[in-house]
Amino acid sequence: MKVSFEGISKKYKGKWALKDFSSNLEYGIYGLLGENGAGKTTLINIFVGILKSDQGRVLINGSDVKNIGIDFLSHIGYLPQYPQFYKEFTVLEFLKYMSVLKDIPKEQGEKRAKELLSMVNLSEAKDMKVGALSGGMRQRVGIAQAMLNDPDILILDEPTAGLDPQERIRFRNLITKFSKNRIVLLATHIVSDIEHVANQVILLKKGELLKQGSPRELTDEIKGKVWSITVTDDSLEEMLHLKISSMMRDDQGIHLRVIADKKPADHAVHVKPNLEDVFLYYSSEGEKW
Ligand SMILES: Nc1ncnc2c1ncn2[C@@H]1O[C@H](COP(=O)(O)OP(=O)(O)OP(=O)(O)O)[C@@H](O)[C@H]1O
Repeated sequence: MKVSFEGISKKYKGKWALKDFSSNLEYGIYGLLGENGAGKTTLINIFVGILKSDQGRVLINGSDVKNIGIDFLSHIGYLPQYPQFYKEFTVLEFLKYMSVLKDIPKEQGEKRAKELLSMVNLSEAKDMKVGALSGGMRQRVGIAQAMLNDPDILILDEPTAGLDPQERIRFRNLITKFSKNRIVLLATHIVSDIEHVANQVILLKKGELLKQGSPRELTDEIKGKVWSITVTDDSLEEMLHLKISSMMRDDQGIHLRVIADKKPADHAVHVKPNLEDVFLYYSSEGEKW
């Protein structure tokens, strides 16, 4: 399975939401990372056919999705950023209903719905009305419905919104298992959602592809640019002009994690970059993000 985005562009009222975006996706988890307004949802909406691009095309195994037609939908699972639910349905009824819409045979749909409810830790809520669920529970119903048809390509727009830390971990494990021989495209601005699971990270900035690579490749690119500095309360003020990715106080002083091309202070020492540093490094380059 191969998905190719070829020169996708989209403008809203004269402003680029996506500009000449090209990328290839093969098997694995792809983290689509960008700050608010970077164009993640626009790209996904073009991919799933909700939105038309002004230019460019999306190919699956070399065929333009426009020519694949309805069959395309049987290959994809999709969780929108703001999923809408039928609130009067119970959780199980909703999933069964979605199975019918996805043309899944009745018995198979029910079996799969129950399996997925167990995977997203909602078996006990199966008879609850969707309208009575918490935000995080509803999000998990959305994740389950996206996986009902066992899609080759799973597209998730901000899937962890509202999930508590335990459910985030469960979710990451779920998609890692699911991603074998499939493509998972996961849009987020939360770095920790993808740092340990994404095979590839696609960094989007103001509608343009900034970088694509494995988390290791991206962190290697900023090796030597992340520093640790320990300061006192009195000297903190003079460090605040720096790009600080974290700050922690203990009885030794205040430990700053700083992103800088050059050594920011005499006593600064290198630390190993992580993906959040990468995100901040590019966002910190003023004009670049
Ligand atoms: N219907 C619309 N009309 C006008 N501008 C739009 C519309 N939809 C999106 N935009 C603009 O396009 C750009 C990209 O938006 P998009 O929603 O794709 O970003 P995003 O990366 O998904 O952001 P977020 O993380 O906040 O969801 C933004 O500048 C946004 O304001």
